[in-house]
Amino acid sequence: MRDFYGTTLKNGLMLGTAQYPSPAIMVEAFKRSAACVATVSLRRESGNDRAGQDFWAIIRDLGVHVLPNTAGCHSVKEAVTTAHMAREVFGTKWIKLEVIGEEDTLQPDVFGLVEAARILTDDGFQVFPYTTEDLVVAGKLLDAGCEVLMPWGAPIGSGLGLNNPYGLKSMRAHFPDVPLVIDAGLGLPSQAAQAMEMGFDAVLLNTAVAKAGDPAAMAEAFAGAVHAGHLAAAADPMEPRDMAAPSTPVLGKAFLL
Ligand SMILES: CC(=O)[C@@H](O)[C@H](O)COP(=O)(O)O
Repeated sequence: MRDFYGTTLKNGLMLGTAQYPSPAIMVEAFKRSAACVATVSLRRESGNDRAGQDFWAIIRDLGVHVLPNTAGCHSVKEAVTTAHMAREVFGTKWIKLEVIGEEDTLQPDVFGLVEAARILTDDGFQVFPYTTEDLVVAGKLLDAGCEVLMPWGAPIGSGLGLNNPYGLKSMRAHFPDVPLVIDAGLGLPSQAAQAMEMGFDAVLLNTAVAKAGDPAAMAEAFAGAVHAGHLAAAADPMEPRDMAAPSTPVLGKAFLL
């Protein structure tokens, strides 16, 4: 597994913590999947009341790396303020940076994203930016100090999978040494396997697990798919070809004369 700001993760599955039918089911999903990163939104979970405090205690007890996020932030200011709160609450420099630019697609505002990333990295944060597959934006995020990139698979909550495999493959090829995480839009384990087969280092998802009929079973299914995709990528997959090629050797075959 690749290093994420100096931390080597034991697998490539990162799970969100929102929308589960109950906290107990969320905990079970983490257990059965052995996901090693939990992303948590400070804006959705209020820390001022008892329920918020209890929720954060549950997250801490998961025993996984906590990746606070700025989900729901629409401006640089909001995102930066939320990141500071997150650092205080969770005592981590990690922040999944979301600056949402458009309501229908929840597409990132990439201009605000780069600006916020620069402010936060200058301030000692280790930023995981939720971005698109745009290579120019990716380069600017790296220039701003990001050492990890999180391109979207598809719009958040859509479950559409990898909308632009060509663009994502280009991104992988363009930045071979940068840890890349597919973030958002996955609906099925096969899509997570596809991402890992393409050489991505991890996937982050929430809705597909939390909204499944059996979230814990779905989390386990995603874990299996991530593992299979990772193994496949490391096993140097064959190149697809246009023409048939017999897979059964003809040498030694009996011929009738
Ligand atoms: C939880 C979180 O951080 C989301 O913003 C994330 O991008 C997951 O998206 P899905 O819910 O589509 O998996």
